[in-house]
Amino acid sequence: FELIPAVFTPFTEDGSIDYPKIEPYSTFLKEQQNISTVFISGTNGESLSLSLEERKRLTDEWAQTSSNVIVMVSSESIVDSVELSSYVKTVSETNSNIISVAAMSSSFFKPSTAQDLVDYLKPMAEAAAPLPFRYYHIPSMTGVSIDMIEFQDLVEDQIDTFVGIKYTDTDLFTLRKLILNKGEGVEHFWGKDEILITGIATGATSAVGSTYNFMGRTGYDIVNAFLTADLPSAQSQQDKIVNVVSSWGNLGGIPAQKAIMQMVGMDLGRGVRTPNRALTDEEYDDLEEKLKEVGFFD
Ligand SMILES: CC(=O)N[C@H](C=O)[C@@H](O)[C@H](O)[C@H](O)CO
Ligand SMILES: CC(=O)C(=O)O
Repeated sequence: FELIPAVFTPFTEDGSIDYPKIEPYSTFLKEQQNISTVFISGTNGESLSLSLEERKRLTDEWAQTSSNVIVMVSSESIVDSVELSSYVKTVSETNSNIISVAAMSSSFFKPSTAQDLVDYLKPMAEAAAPLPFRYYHIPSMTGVSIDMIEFQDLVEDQIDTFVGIKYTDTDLFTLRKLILNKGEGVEHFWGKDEILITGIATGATSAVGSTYNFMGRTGYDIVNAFLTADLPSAQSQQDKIVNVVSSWGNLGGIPAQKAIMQMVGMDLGRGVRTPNRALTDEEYDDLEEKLKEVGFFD
């Protein structure tokens, strides 16, 4: 069971991407967080607030510094999404660190049926082929909650490179049915860090999430305790993530977690792209105080 951080995008004071931070960030994940695969350009990477050129350059930078890279390729324009997909495929031809791509649904204009969603994803998967393709289901952000069971049936038939769903939802009954109905080679990645245990129990094979950027070891403590049938320990390790996620309240997950990265010694800057907003000094100090209270730094 692998834990995969969805990496943040570091910005400089002037709001441009701080590319030189990626190498130390990648080293930090490997050495301090026990990580070997990264998911780039996703929700926490603020992908939909980045330009196509920036996402291409991020692909280059991560592929140069990390050994297993999954690139999220979708944006609101299918033209840009396909261009990024084919760019990632081209990079992968000379750099084997790129292992797969993933795509979300569009979220302004939305597909209304499972078949519409497959049709929407197909050009990206084709442009990235033979790279494996994964659907990134995150209805809380996209507002698209198409029936995943029907979708999986259709996509398995129609996209040859389909390898699974990154499932950021709490409906475990559906997840279990997806796992029972899946074809060969298809896997489900779990996306709710604060209830990682339930994802493992239900049959996900990996988890992708934001908190593994700074709680990778805690994540593996949960996995190992659960897999060795030590439920009390799995639960108490899980509570560490519960407490940390609770501590940021409504500050916004991305700015709060960038602040946490700074607190744990991996300074990515506090900047985020508008309409996200960076924490003020006061908010930063309050958050640090709350994290101290729940023993995050112990
Ligand atoms: C909505 C969202 O961003 N979900 C992430 C993964 O998909 C999670 O990793 C969360 O950031 C994490 O579970 C904290 O709530
Ligand atoms: C958590 C996650 O998967 C993302 O930020 O895209």
